[in-house]
Amino acid sequence: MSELVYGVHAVEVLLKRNSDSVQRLFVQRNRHDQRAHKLVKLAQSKNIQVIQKDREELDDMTKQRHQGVIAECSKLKEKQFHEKHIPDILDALETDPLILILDGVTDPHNLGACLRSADAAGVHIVIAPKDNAASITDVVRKVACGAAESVPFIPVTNLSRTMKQLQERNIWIAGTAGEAEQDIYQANLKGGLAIVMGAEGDGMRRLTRENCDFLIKIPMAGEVSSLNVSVATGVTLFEAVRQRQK
Ligand SMILES: C[S@@+](CC[C@H](N)C(=O)[O-])C[C@H]1O[C@@H](n2cnc3c(N)ncnc32)[C@H](O)[C@@H]1O
Repeated sequence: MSELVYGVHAVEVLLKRNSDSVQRLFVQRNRHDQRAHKLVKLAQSKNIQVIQKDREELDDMTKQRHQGVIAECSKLKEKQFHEKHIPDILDALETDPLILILDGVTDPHNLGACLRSADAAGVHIVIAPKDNAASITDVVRKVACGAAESVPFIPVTNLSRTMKQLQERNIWIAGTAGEAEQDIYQANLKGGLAIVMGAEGDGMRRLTRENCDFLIKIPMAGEVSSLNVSVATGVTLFEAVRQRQK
């Protein structure tokens, strides 16, 4: 069964990093801007069929904002990863692992935004529970702007077990919670690290929280008690990146 990836940026990343999965590229007829032209050239260089369609025909293919480009693909990269691949991915790394764990993020826009930030921060794996959490959909791909294809996203059946397996590999697990005592600027976020983000409503589940090695918070100066999970993900990841560069 084929799937659609749409939007200029998401399609460009797909063509660059995962072109084997692209079967056809649909572009809006009479779209003469540079970026669309670049995508057509890129697709043609990889022998991917390019089909011109009217705007209305593209609108019929997806209700999402496609920006005049839709790629039809099979077998996207995130589908190739399974939890049994986690050790192989970690073994292949030449730097300390940086992992993002999303404990029950359910909103596809939040998942897409977390993946986008994870890609930008150089996260090696994003892990999420298989059940009661958002998975990769067309909306997630669009919001992630290509990161759904670039960062391995691995749903796991038993998150506690996976966390223990990471700890056995000397990866520290930092849970995030607004009421943590230590803030992200005081905490040591260097070395092998997995950062856990909680669900939109309830935060981390009790067992997940208990399995963390330590908890960290982003200091909040105003009246609001918490940040959106994708914003908190970006802030925390980039503090870890900053510390690792020192
Ligand atoms: C909207 S918040 C959940 C709020 C929830 N009522 C709670 O008590 O955790 C979703 C997630 O974003 C992260 N988050 C939001 N604000 C944060 C903060 N100030 N410090 C650390 N993490 C935060 C945490 O991972 C949290 O579980």
